[in-house]
Amino acid sequence: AGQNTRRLPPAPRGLPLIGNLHQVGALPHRALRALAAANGAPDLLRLRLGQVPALVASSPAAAAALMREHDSAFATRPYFRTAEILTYGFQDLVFAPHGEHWRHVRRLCSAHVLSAARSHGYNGMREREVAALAQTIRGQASSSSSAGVVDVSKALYGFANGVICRAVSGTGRLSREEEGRRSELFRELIEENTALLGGFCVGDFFPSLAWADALSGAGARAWRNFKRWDELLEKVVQEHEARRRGDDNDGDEEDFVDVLLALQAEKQDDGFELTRDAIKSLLADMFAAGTETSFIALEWAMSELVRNPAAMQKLQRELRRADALGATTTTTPYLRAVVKETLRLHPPVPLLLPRECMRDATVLGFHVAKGTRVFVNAWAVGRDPASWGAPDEFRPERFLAADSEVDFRGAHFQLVPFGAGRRVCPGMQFGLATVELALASLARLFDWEIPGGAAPGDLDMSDAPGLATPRRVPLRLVAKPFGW
Ligand code: HEM
Repeated sequence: AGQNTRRLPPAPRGLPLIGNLHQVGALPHRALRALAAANGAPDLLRLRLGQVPALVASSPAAAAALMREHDSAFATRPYFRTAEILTYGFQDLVFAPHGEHWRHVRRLCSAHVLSAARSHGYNGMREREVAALAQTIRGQASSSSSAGVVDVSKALYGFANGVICRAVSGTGRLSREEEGRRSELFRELIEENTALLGGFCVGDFFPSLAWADALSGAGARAWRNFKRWDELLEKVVQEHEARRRGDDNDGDEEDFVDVLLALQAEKQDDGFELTRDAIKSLLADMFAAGTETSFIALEWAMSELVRNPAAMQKLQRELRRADALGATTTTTPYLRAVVKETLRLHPPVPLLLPRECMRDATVLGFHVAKGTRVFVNAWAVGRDPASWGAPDEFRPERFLAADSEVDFRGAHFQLVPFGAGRRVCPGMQFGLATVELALASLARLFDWEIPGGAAPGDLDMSDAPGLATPRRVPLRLVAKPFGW
């Protein structure tokens, strides 16, 4: 068949020049689901974002087609200008002849680092951070200036950031004070990264107008932030090198930097050299990918539990009973179900990370051209009415039913908060362990209420705009220590 007879996915009519950009809105996951429904495109919707052809998958079938059947054709990421600067230019290599090779190595490295993380467990570190979180909450709950109201969002962000800082760069030999300063700096840099990556960059949608970003200052801002990252990461790597040389690292948990330096010391049989920039780029990745996501999952889990007191009480009973029996396990069936249900309703990265079509493909009978930017609407998929009963309701019990084996490890495409296939999140286990441990402590150690005696159903549940979607308004709750 010729070019003209190929069947293309349905597409809404766009405007000259900008195409459908104006229809994506501040909350793209919501706008895109509505747009798909309005255009008779339950599976695949075609868009034009400025000069960039795009495709949106909104159903489990479409998610499976892209991330299982055609995974290898959709395994690359599009080029973003700010991302290139923030990743030490390594994004650029994707387009160079050895791009495929570098991507492979990058995946191997993240897999290596994170599987080391799994075997080392990091549970001691996590438990210390959770204890600090509980301490923060107790302090705020008993402070008269806050009238017992705790800024839960802030406390959870600090916790998630602390866990990643410890896992990436270890506790080292820094004083508690220095450590606090460093965490604060990391936090500032991550926030700036998120703003830059989530922000609108003209050149990302109008490649021929990339010069406009130089005028708007986005490029310069990214460079400034990159330099600060580089300084900090360089210092962290140097500290680790000194420690490796000095042989005085007994008793320290191995962190991501140690794993990468060990990997660098091994001769790679494929001749690839893990350069210093590559190490720093991988570390920056871990920070960017690991902090926000775990924080957002925790924030929504607490929100849903407070909004659904029966679920909270069930969880508390289960955890407190296990605690009273002296159980040492860190997770329980209902806790796991609560986390799954939270990620179904509130995938922290609702459109996953964009992919790019590497070669022409026929997906669900539709032609998709090479170069198309692809979004999987995990948020719409998780609320698909054909797959889920009462799709908008928080019902962790649905995962406890004997016939429900649905899981998010990449085999059930109605639940894809971590993506699937070659690009699945390598930090899934790490993130889940962090979220479960913190949630278990918060539910076990405290009883929670909405300030001012508001009804649970009145809790504002709107999400903030951006690539990742935390709550729009911070979660502020009254915390009462249990059993005190
Ligand atoms: C609840 C927590 C988390 C969620 C919901 C989450 C979600 C995601 C998603 C949706 C993607 C894109 C997948 C795709 O395009 O198909 C991703 C990629 C990634 N995540 Fe996570 N993530 C979480 C925690 C973490 C943690 C803790 C780390 C590291 C410490 C991490 C490291 C990464 C990396 C390195 C990638 C890029 C993989 C690639 O491009 O090949 N994530 N994550």
